[in-house]
Amino acid sequence: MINQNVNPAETAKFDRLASRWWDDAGESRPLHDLNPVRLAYVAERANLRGAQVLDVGCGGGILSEALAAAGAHVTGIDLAPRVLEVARLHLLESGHTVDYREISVEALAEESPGSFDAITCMEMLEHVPDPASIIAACASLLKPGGGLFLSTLNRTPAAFALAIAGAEYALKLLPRGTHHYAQFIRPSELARCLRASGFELEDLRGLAYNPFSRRARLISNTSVNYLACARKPA
Ligand SMILES: C[S@@+](CC[C@H](N)C(=O)[O-])C[C@H]1O[C@@H](n2cnc3c(N)ncnc32)[C@H](O)[C@@H]1O
Repeated sequence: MINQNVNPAETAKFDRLASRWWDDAGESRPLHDLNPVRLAYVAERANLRGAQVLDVGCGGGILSEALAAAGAHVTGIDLAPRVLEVARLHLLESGHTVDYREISVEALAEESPGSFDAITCMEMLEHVPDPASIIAACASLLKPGGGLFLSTLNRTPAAFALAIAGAEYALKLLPRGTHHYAQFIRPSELARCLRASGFELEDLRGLAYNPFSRRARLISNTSVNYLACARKPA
C-alpha cells in the first residue's frame, strides 16, 4: 500500500490560501519574490528545454509555470485540491501548459519510475510528516543523471526569528501557523536523507530574502532558507 505521507491540516491550510495564490501582494508574495532566483538556480544546473520536469508540492504553479516558460514539459503534483484548481485556472490566463495532478509523489513513483530529467521540490519538505520518503520517491522518479532541486528552511534560531517571529508575527507576511519550527530541516539532515536515497549532493546555497525591497539572492550562509541540488548517479 502507498504511504500517503501527508498532513491534511497542512494541505487544508494551503487550500484556504488558494484563491489568492497568484496575488503577488498576498500571502504567496515571498514565493513570487523568490521565484526568479530559484528558477535561475535550476536553469543553471539542468537543461530545461524539452526536459521532462516534475514539480513536487507545486502549489498554485508559480514555479511550474516558470519552468514551462523556460521550455520544459512540466508535471505539477500537489495534494491540496483547491490549490490545484487555481493552478489549472491560471493556465487559461498565462497560456502555459502544465500537467497538474492530485497524486502523492510516492504513488507517482510506483506509477512512472525513471521518467523525469529533473525534479523540483520547493518550500514543501517542511510541511510533510516524512521528508525522507519524498526524497526516496524522487530518486525513483528521476532518470539516471537527473537533478533534484530542493529548497527548505534550516532549523536555527535565525530561521525561527525571520521565518516565524518576523514573517508570521511582526510583518504578518504569512498567516500565523504557516511554519512549525520542529519541521525545519538542517542541511546535514537533508544531506543524510539524500545520501540514503543514493543521491550525490552537488551544491548547497543560502537564499536571502528582503521583504521590504522584495529582492532575493543566493548567499553562502544557509542558516535560514536554502537551496540544494542533488544528482542521481548516471
Ligand atoms: C509553501 S507551498 C510551496 C508551493 C510551491 N512549491 C512553491 O514553492 O511555489 C507548499 C505546498 O506543498 C503542498 N504539500 C504539502 N504536503 C504535500 C504532500 N504530501 N504532497 C504534495 N504536496 C504537498 C501544499 O499543498 C502546498 O501547495
